[in-house]
Amino acid sequence: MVISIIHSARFAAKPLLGRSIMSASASLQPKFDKLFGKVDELKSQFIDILGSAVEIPAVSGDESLRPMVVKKAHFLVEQLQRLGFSDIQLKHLGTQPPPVEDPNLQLPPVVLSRYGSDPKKKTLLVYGHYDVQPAKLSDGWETEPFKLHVDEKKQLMRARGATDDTGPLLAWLNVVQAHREAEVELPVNLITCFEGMEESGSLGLEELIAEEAGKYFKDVDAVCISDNYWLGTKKPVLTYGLRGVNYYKTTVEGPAADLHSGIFGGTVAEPLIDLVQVLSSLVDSKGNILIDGVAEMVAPLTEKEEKLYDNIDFSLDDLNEATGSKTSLYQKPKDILMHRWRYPSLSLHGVEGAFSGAGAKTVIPAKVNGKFSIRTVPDMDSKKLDKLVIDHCDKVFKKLGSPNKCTTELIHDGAYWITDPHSPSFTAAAKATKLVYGVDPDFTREGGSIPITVSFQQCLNTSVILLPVGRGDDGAHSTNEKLDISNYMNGMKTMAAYLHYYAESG
Ligand SMILES: NCC(=O)N[C@@H](Cc1c[nH]cn1)C(=O)O
Ligand SMILES: [Zn+2]
Ligand SMILES: [Zn+2]
Repeated sequence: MVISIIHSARFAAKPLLGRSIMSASASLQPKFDKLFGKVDELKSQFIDILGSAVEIPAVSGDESLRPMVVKKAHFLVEQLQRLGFSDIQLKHLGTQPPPVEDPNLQLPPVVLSRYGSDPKKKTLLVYGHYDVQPAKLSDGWETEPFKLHVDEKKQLMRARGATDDTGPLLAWLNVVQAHREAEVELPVNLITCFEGMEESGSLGLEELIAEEAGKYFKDVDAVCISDNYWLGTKKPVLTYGLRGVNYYKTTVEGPAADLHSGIFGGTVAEPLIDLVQVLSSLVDSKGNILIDGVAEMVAPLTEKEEKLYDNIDFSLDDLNEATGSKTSLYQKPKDILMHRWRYPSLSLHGVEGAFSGAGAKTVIPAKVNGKFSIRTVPDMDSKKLDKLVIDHCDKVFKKLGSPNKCTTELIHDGAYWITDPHSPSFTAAAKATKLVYGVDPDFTREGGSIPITVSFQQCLNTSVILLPVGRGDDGAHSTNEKLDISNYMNGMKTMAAYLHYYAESG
């Protein structure tokens, strides 16, 4: 079912506030003066709107919170209506495919909308995701994760979703608000595509993009995604590559119910003991993936590619600062970056069904699910990787000679992506970054994944750029996720300038 809402309310004009930007091209400078002044003027409103958004615990990976994900989609619809977007549609994607607890679980809707449809203007699609990773105060957060905490001293905003990706998503809407209130015409037609399943594999979105390629997305000239981060804490970057991700679940089950370890310990085959053996056979403590055939799929490093790592502003200290530790497996910045960007990695995420609370419960869990993922890189084939992983787990388990049952399955996957950073969109974003931050951005790849990036590029036959807002130490997916207020504000100014430079480009 598709809900369509059309709204055309306009804001009253407010007094203009300008500041001089000497390096902007002559015709754009007055517009940037007005826009940047307006962004500064609306600062507290922009912080408040982020506060309202992060209060909705839109955790896509938690089935019980699916109504909250849907609530956040409706929150966005209200914001889009408030800002005068048109053709607002909630696209429903149907039932979530297995593995899933509730076979009738509905996927959260994709929020589509337009701002302007002038055939003389270029059309830019901005993508963001409104779902978030799970977060609990007891994980080690200093403040409630679903309540925005503004730290005046550190000038940052802490909450789940602050940087990934609620803050950057709202920044696009704020940019439209700034244009409206500064009475500066938006130089491009804007289309929004906001999804609620990014943190869970973007299920259903690829099909929607393919379906809408010749319809809602017909006129899209370029796609811009603000869902990644600077490498460090000081220098802005533009990103032209991502790793992919294949996420797996290995289930070991045996006894019909959890057992008392005093009564049954030593007499039954314990699922968790088997699972630990299987998981520990996947990767060693140096990060080497131990699955036969994986290393052979990785594209060899060329001299040309190696040179790209030479001038990136990144140090071991940046990594240590971001992790709050000295646990790096590599000392040279180049090795760190290569293992983040161009080599695969395998991470163990957790065990569902195992005892993990406080105290000393003496249980033998009856059924446990080990969760792990592999970040994929050129030229790894996702399906071939699945077979290697599943065969490996089956082989290791068989060797244990256990009477338990072990199955490994893919939960979701998303492709890696790499593009040429010389499109007009990258040039416009580089100019905008230089204007706002006064430095040329570094061109980077990213170790994380945004599964839908490749689908946009292929289905819409357009260039895609990643224009990050937050910093490398924002703690995305971690405890105490934050977004520096300066990044939020300068991020909006960069987005605004990017729209104007992109509109002017050939
Ligand atoms: N900001 C992008 C991001 O965090 N992407 C996720 C995507 C994902 C895939 N499976 C679970 N999450 C990432 O982990 O890279
Ligand atoms: Zn994200
Ligand atoms: Zn994320």
